[in-house]
Amino acid sequence: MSRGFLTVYAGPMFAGKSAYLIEAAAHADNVLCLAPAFDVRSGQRLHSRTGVSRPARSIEEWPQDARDFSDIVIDESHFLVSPYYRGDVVADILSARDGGLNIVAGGLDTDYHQEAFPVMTRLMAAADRTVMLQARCHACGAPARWTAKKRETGHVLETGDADLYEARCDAHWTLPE
Ligand SMILES: Nc1ncnc2c1ncn2[C@@H]1O[C@H](COP(=O)(O)OP(=O)(O)O)[C@@H](O)[C@H]1O
Ligand SMILES: Cc1cn([C@H]2C[C@H](O)[C@@H](COP(=O)(O)O)O2)c(=O)[nH]c1=O
Repeated sequence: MSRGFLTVYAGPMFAGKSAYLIEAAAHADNVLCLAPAFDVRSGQRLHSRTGVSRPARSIEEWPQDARDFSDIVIDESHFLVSPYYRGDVVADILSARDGGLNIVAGGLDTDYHQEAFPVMTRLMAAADRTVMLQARCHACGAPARWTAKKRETGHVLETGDADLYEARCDAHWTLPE
């Protein structure tokens, strides 16, 4: 069996990562979509703010039946870390790719402190193709590569939408008050 292909979509919130993942899933023949169990809001679906969505399996570990599929699409990969994920998802993904699966993974490259999510850094380094996306700054509309948090809650991993987070450009990114 030939090696598969790993594509990573990374960037801040609101950048269109989920939209690209759902489009990739729509073009695959035999696809399994995965979403971290940590994100209980997702309700076993991949969701994009563009309005499109797709059923997904909620996971806390690599699926045992992954080899029954030709393609795997994973959203919110930055959530796939201990204690919310058992094992090393990067190793699991690379092993699956070496076994012939095509994998498309999305996630935030950085948190609201502008610090890297290590799992995404490792995935991007190992990817056959990395697509860095940008949003529009909620303050000025310029290209935005950062996510800002509106108020400090003390949690680096915390689900939320525009109620808690905004996309921000270099000039308008700030730490929460
Ligand atoms: N600040 C913003 N910048 C860009 N798109 C935005 C913004 N706020 C809302 N959107 C909408 O969100 C869509 C992308 O949403 P989504 O696929 O959920 O992105 P991501 O998965 O990267 O968070 C855009 O196509 C646009 O319709
Ligand atoms: C910046 C940042 C975000 N999160 C959370 C918030 C959302 O639930 C997801 C990102 O979703 P999206 O599809 O990319 O819009 O991640 C977080 O936990 N920590 C952060 O620093």
